[in-house]
Amino acid sequence: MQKILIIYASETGNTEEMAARIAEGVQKAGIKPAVQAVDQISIDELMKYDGLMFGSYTDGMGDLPYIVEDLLDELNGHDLTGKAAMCFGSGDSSYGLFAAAVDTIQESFVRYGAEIIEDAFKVELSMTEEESNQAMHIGESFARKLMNRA
Ligand SMILES: Cc1cc2nc3c(=O)[nH]c(=O)nc-3n(C[C@H](O)[C@H](O)[C@H](O)COP(=O)(O)O)c2cc1C
Repeated sequence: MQKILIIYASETGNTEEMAARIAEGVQKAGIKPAVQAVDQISIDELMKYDGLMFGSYTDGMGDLPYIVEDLLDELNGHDLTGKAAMCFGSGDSSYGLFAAAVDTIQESFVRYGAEIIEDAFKVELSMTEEESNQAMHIGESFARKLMNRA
């Protein structure tokens, strides 16, 4: 059975909600995902999963939250070849670089060897009802693609 980890960094809950909805979709496909805040996960633990779904809000001026930056620095040097990934997050377009952290995380995952099997998913602040349904579909689709790969 393929193992999926949904990791998220969320200050005010928007990205956490996305993670929860994506998790529902994964579960619908028949896989029970692990859902963890970024500060609750070690690299050794993360490396045990086949599918990584990484969510983050964007901080500063299009920046990664420090806690995500630390995790990605720690991941540097680990080979993610063979792992499937997708990235998501909430942002606020009034800041200019809308949800740029999502792109930065995805670039890092690609650099470390992971395969992006689902497009990045960004929302403005909290999900609309439509986006909430989309999040669930993304979780389900990711899990099905991962199972078909095995
Ligand atoms: C100090 C600060 C800087 C921010 N910078 C950006 C930014 O550059 N780009 C962006 O899209 N959102 C930016 N945001 C907005 C957050 O990413 C947004 O509020 C998001 O919904 C928070 O997600 P969360 O509820 O998961 O913490 C910033 C927020 C704060 C407080």
